[in-house]
Amino acid sequence: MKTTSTEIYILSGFLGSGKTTLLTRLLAREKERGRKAAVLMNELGNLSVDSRILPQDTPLKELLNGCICCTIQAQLTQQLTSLCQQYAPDVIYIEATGAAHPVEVLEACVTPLLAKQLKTCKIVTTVDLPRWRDRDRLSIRLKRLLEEQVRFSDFLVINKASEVAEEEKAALLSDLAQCNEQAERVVTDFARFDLSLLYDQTGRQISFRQTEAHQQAHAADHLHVRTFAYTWDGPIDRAKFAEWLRATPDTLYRAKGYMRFLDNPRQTFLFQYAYGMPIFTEEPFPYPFTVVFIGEALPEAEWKEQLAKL
Ligand SMILES: Nc1nc2c(ncn2[C@@H]2O[C@H](COP(=O)(O)OP(=O)(O)OP(=O)(O)O)[C@@H](O)[C@H]2O)c(=O)[nH]1
Repeated sequence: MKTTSTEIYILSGFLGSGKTTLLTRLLAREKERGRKAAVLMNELGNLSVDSRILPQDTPLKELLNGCICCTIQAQLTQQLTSLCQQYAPDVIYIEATGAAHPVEVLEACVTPLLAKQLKTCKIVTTVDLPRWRDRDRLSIRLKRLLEEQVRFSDFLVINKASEVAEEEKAALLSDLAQCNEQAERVVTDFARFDLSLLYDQTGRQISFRQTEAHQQAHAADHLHVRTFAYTWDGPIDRAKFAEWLRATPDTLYRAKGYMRFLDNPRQTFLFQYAYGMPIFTEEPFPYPFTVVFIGEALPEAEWKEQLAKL
């Protein structure tokens, strides 16, 4: 195993808050700096959309179909160790699912197997500012998770800032500062900020707040976030889908996947949906038309029937 040190950055933040957007920028910067970066991704559901968005040459390990929690912490540690052994990276970015507690991820990094070679381990949290404003609409458990993702962060990327009215912003920012006075904070859109700020700060030593971390690790236990995937055989009606999406409840937190529409049947689209905002981007690869839905108490059977009729 490599003897020089590796930095770890845990990208935490609620579903759809901008972790992958930030990660893409960070990887581009690492390339410029000539550092070797590796990525460990954990997605809810068995379809990894985010990993396809990353540069092809990035050493990558994925943990699909589960949230980082007690049951897969051991796998995460194993994947981290194996990334270090195989690639000896200067830096590892861990993108946790938006339903993960950052401390649980941190715990998985605090392993004797890696202790000697880890230089720093920092939690970077992306905050979806409109979602933060409206967090009372979430279930109690998810609201608490959102607050703990902020509270346990070393660096807060306050994202989607333009989506919030200027007059509301000051109060929200002060709210965030109160929730975590120590973290560095940047206010931005699409994670466009001076990335050197992230590395300039002294990172958390690996044992930092470990005891506290341990006590908090189960705070997000028994979240009811569930996921299901739906695959269409072919193109569907765009307007009907938009209408269907508009009628979905607030408890659909996130959806992503690939789709085609009858009005342009040869073009595959990457579909992203976070907090009421659908985004479609043209996708050059004809991936299967599968979309993953993530939320609480989603009526899976009923929705599958409706989706089949679009
Ligand atoms: N309007 C707006 N959209 C954004 C911003 N940042 C990211 N997005 C969009 O929000 C969606 C979710 O962004 P991602 O970066 O995939 O979020 P994520 O946190 O990785 O999502 P999960 O991994 O599913 O939890 C994408 O469609 C992004 O393009 C922003 O600052 N403003």
